Amino acid sequence: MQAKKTREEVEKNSMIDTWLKKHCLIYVGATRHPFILSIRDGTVNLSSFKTWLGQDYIFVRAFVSFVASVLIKAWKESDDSGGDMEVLLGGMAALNDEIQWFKNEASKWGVQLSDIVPQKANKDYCRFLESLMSSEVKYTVAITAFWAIEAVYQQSFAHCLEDGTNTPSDLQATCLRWGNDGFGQYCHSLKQIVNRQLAKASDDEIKEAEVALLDVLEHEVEFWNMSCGGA
Ligand SMILES: Cc1ncc(CNC=O)c(N)n1
Repeated sequence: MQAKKTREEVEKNSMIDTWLKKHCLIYVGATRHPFILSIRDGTVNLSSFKTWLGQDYIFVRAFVSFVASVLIKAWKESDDSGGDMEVLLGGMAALNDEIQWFKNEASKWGVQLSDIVPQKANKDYCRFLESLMSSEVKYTVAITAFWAIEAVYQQSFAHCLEDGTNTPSDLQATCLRWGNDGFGQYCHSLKQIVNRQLAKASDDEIKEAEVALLDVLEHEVEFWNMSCGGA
């Protein structure tokens, strides 16, 4: 017979879900932002969309470096029973496509990527990513942030693809990039890795991971706010 799990083990098993309930307001703020809702109801301002596109291209280039640093931590710190490296490598391969997609999309919308100057919210977010790249930061903390960054986009853009929405047809492809089922599956795999890591983490690491999750959610809200500003 399987040994009964202690209460502590049960809680750690679904740590992410516990945190999302606890921080529900900021999570909803990040995944149901007015910018996303405006795409969903078709009232999106095209200049806001172009601002988002140019700024996100810059962000994604920093994000690739961050993912590389998470991969290094996985190799050094995880026992990799869950195939973490394959999941992360799949994420990097998708980012390779994504960078090309941003270039194509930018030329379609007449956005000159070489002219884009990163705005404050973007610079702050990239600086936060850089802080997580330090070898001092544990794999558990970095992978928690990584999952949250991907999950916010997955949840946001999938919301624009639900039945009965009014998403403009020329923005469907953008929503599908992060809202498709494959990306949802990938986020689910990341979440399982995070929950597994948290289940064996020290109390200090767990606290740091929770703070990293909150930091990501705040940066995501600021990033959407910046796009809405439409500069
Ligand atoms: C600001 C931000 N957050 C999350 C993502 C999604 N990850 C990779 O594309 C993104 N592109 N931009």
